[in-house]
Amino acid sequence: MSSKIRIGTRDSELATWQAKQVQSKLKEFGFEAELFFVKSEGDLDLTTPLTEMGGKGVFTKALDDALLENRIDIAVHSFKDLPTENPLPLTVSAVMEREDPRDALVAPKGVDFLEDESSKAIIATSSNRRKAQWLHRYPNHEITNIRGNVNTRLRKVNENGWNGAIFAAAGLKRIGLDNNISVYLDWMVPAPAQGAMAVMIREEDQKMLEITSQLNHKETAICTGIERELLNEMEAGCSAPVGAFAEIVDGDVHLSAIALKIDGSLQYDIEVSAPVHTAKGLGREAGRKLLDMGASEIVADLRS
Ligand SMILES: NCc1[nH]cc(CCC(=O)O)c1CC(=O)O
Repeated sequence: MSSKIRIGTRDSELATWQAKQVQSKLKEFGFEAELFFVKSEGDLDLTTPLTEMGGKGVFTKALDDALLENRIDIAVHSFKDLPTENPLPLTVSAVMEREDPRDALVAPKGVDFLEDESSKAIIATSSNRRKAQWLHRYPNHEITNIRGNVNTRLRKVNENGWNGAIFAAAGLKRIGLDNNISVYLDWMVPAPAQGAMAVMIREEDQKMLEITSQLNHKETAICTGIERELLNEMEAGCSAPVGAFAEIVDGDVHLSAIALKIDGSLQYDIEVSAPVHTAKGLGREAGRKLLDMGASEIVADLRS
């Protein structure tokens, strides 16, 4: 390569960290890259709840456009923010090794309220998946919306007097803010592909395909692929109250998934496994089963 590879990223601290991670991995393989910052609709409008913004692709469109218009060669995304259907001539050429997939609670005033059955705590999140799972476990609590990047949300939870806010542990860890975590929510099923980063390129760009496929982390790609299959099978977008997490243990893929009514009053869950070499389709199968169990009504509810 004569010129530097152009990496496009959103300009939040987390997105920048992630893009730099790709930049330094590329360097290990002998390729120089530079960062280009692209603003997205999701970043500019911080007042509209995400669930009302047309959901799909609010964070990805600006980077998609930059790729399609050949202003950048690579876009780095949090994989969980990418819609499972992509009609554009763009493709994910690598999935980077997954960081901690868990959700975590930041509770500035402490976590004693979690023990008190009758507490009317206020928890901030704008994720339907987090809201539904939280209310299922803590029906007395109230959920309030919170928008903004990780730094903004941390500031808001410290200023607003809420009992807590829910974050992806990965996001906080990456930018060195995980000291704010009060408790890891091991019981909560994460979003499909949470904690993983995706490298996106133009489909026809053979050169970038060759270069970036070296960054692919096979186990992460397999697991997140299965989680996203499930989301796709359920025809649920990233704003759906659906969680899925797959991991490989001793050669087997284990998938846990959950679908809930947004108010937490109803929950369907499933656990399935298969040997890694036959695991393709496991997510689809589990998604289908969840729909058959009754989750189809929840998803249909959301689409109408
Ligand atoms: N929806 C925003 C978003 N997209 C990716 C992350 C964190 C990093 C990750 O999950 O990979 C976050 C923040 C959060 O959920 O708290």
